[in-house]
Amino acid sequence: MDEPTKIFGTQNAGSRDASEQAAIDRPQSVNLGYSHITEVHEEAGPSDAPAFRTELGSSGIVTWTDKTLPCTMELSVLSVVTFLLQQVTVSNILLFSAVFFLAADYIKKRAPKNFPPGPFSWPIIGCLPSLDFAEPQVAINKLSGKYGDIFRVDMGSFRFVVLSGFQTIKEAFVHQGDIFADRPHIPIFYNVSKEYGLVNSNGHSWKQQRRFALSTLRNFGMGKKSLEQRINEEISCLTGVIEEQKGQPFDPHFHINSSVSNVICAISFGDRFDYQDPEFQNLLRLLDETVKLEVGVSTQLYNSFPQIMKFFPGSYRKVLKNWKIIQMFIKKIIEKHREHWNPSEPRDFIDCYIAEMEKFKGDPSSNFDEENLVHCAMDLLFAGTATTSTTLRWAILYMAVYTEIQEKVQAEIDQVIGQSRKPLTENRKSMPYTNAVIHEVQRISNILPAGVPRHTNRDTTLGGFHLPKGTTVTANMASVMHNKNLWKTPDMFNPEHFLENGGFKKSDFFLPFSIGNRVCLGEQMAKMELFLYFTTLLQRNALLAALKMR
Ligand code: HEM
Repeated sequence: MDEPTKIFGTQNAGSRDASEQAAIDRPQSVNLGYSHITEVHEEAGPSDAPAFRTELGSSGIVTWTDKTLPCTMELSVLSVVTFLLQQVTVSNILLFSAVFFLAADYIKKRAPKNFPPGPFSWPIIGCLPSLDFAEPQVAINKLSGKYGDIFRVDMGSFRFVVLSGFQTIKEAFVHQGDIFADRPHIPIFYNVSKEYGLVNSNGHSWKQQRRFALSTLRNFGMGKKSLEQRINEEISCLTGVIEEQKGQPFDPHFHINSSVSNVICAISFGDRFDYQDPEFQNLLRLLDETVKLEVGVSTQLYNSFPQIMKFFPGSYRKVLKNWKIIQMFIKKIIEKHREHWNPSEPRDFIDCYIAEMEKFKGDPSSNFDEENLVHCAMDLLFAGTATTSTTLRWAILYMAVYTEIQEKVQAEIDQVIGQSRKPLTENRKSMPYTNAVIHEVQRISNILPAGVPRHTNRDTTLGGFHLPKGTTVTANMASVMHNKNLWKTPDMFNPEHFLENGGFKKSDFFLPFSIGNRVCLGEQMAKMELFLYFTTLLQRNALLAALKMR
C-alpha cells in the first residue's frame, strides 16, 4: 500500500497479543506529509477491521487507525503539536495568532439562541463601520427603524442591547426592575470606580449606599425648605456675578456650573467654594473636560478594546487621570473632616457617612467603608453638577431664541411672584406655564439620551427575545421623548406639550430622570434647582439684559 487516502481514527496497539504482533509484516513507510510519522502500514487492526498501524518517530508510541472510526486525540494532538513545533516561523506564528483571535472572537460573540437582531458584526471590530459617531442618536434611531424596539450592537468586544419605545423600556426598568437593576462593567467607568459608590455599585452594596444617601440628603433638606434656602443663597451669588458684567455679553457656562455645583458641595462637603477659588475652578474644568472626553472616540475605542488600547496613547488616558485628580481632591476633604469630626454634630453627608462607618465597624454585611465614601461623594458631585447646569444652559438658550415664550414666562413671574421677593418652590403650583417651559426644555434637550446603562442580573425574556444574565442594556430615551405618536410637535420646542386648559399637564412619557428602581437619586433636588434658578434668572431684568435675551 503506497499512500493512504485518509486516516479516520485510532485504537491503542496495547490491545494486540504477541502472536498477532509477530504476524504483522512491515510494508514500506508511507509519507503522509508529517515527517515525524515514520511508519504507517495497512493491516488487520485489533478488531480485525482494516486499519493503519502508525509509529511516531522513536517515541515508541504506536497507534492503530481503524478506517471506520473518527480520529482520537492521541494521534491528532501529537501529530499537530509536533508538526507545529517543526513549522515555527514568524509568519506561521502570525497566521496562527490571527486564526486563534478570530476563532476566540467568533466563539465569544456567538449570540445565544433567540438573541435580539442587529447590524452585521465584523470579526474583532463588530458593528463599528456601520455606526455614525458624529450623530450617534440619528444612527440609533435608524437602527431601531430597521431592527425594531430591541436590537443589539457590537462595539469591538463590547456588546449591548438598545431598548426603544415606552412599553419596552417600562417593561424592562419597571416590571422587570429587579432583573435590570445592575450596572455593567464598562471599561472606562470600571477602571475608575469598580463597583463602589452610588452610580456603579450593584446588589446589596448599591441598596445600602442608595438608601443611606437618599435619607441623608433628605435630612439635609432635599425636598424641604432648608434646601430651598441654600439654593437661593447660591443663586444670589450667581446673580451678583452676572450683574457685575454690567450688561456686557459674557459666557455664563462656568458661573452656572460653579453655582449649581456649590449646592451639592454644601450638602456633601459642608461648605461652598468661592467662584474664584483656583482649586474649585480646576475641579469644575476637569469635570467638564471629562464629560466631553468620555463620549469621544478615544474613550469609545478604549471601551471596545480595553486590552489593546491600554498599550496606546489617547484622550481616554486624560479621563482616567482627571478622575484620579478629582478622587484626590475628595480624599483630602474627607481627611479634613476626620480631623474635626464630632459625632453629635454631623455637618454634612461626609460626617454622616463616617458615623455610619463607625456604627457598622466589624459587621461583615456592611459596605460602609472608606472606598465607598470617596466614590459616593464623587458621584454626588458629578451627577449633581453636570446634569442640572447643562439643563439650565439649554433653558437660557431656548429663552434667547423663543423670545415670545420668554415674555409669557416673565408675565407669569410678575403675576405670581412680582419683582420684590425671591421665588419659592411652592410657587410652582401656581405657575403652570413656567413649569411647562422647564419640562419642555428637559424633553427637547434630552441631555442623557441613552440614560445610564443597565445590566441583567438573571436570564430573562423581553419582547420575545432571550437576554441572558450579564446583557448590557441602554434605553433610547429619544424614542419616547421625541416620538411623533406621543408628542404633537416632537422636534419643536413647544411648552403646549405640558399644558391643558391653561393648567399644567403631566406626561408619563417625560423620562429625563429615567424610571424604575434606579431612577435618578437627585430628581427632587434637580427639579427644585431648575425651578428656582430659572425663575430667578428670568425675574431680574438686569440679568436678562446681561444675558442678551431681550
Ligand atoms: C437635570 C438634572 C438631572 C438629570 C436629567 C438626571 C438624570 C439621571 C439619570 C437619567 C440617571 C440614570 C437612572 C437610571 O439608571 O435609570 C441618574 C442617576 C443618578 N443621578 Fe441624576 N439627574 C439629574 C440631577 C441629579 C442631581 C442633582 C443629583 C444629586 C443629588 C443626581 C444624582 C444621581 C445619582 C446618584 C444617580 C445614580 C442612581 C443609581 O444608580 O441608583 N442627579 N440621573
